[in-house]
Amino acid sequence: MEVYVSCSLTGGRQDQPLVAALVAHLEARGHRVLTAHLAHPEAMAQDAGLSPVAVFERDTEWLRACEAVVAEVSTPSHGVGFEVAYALERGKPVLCCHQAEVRVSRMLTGNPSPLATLAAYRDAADLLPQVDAFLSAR
Ligand SMILES: O=c1[nH]c(=O)n([C@H]2C[C@H](O)[C@@H](COP(=O)(O)O)O2)cc1CO
Repeated sequence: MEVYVSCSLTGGRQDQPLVAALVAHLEARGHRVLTAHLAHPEAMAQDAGLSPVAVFERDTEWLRACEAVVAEVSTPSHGVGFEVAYALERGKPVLCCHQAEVRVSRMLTGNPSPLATLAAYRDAADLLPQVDAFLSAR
């Protein structure tokens, strides 16, 4: 599947090791991750040469092209919240993953859309089977 992985950049990159494990896992299972660059610790620096409009146009094109979104939502992020809403409005299934102990916005936990799924996890070993189950159900 073509998968759009979404994660916080501007507000903090503490989830980057988990995102790297997620992207590696998805690619090993034969999925194409459109946002694979987000796995890199220097993802923001890599995009620094692009204008804000270019980032917006590239990412919204990928969101329209993808078959599913896997969003890491433990760290609050304007961009991730926007991407989740943009994808849901276009009929894409979205999995919002968060560390079990963090508090997540009620604008995500309260979303009644049948396309929106939440996954609480302890670590990558706990999360990855949940991601596999989410994608296989599509
Ligand atoms: O340079 C960037 N490149 C980029 O692709 N994004 C996208 C991908 C991420 O899923 C999301 C992160 O948004 P934010 O920077 O507000 O945390 O936005 C965000 C930025 C910086 O805002």
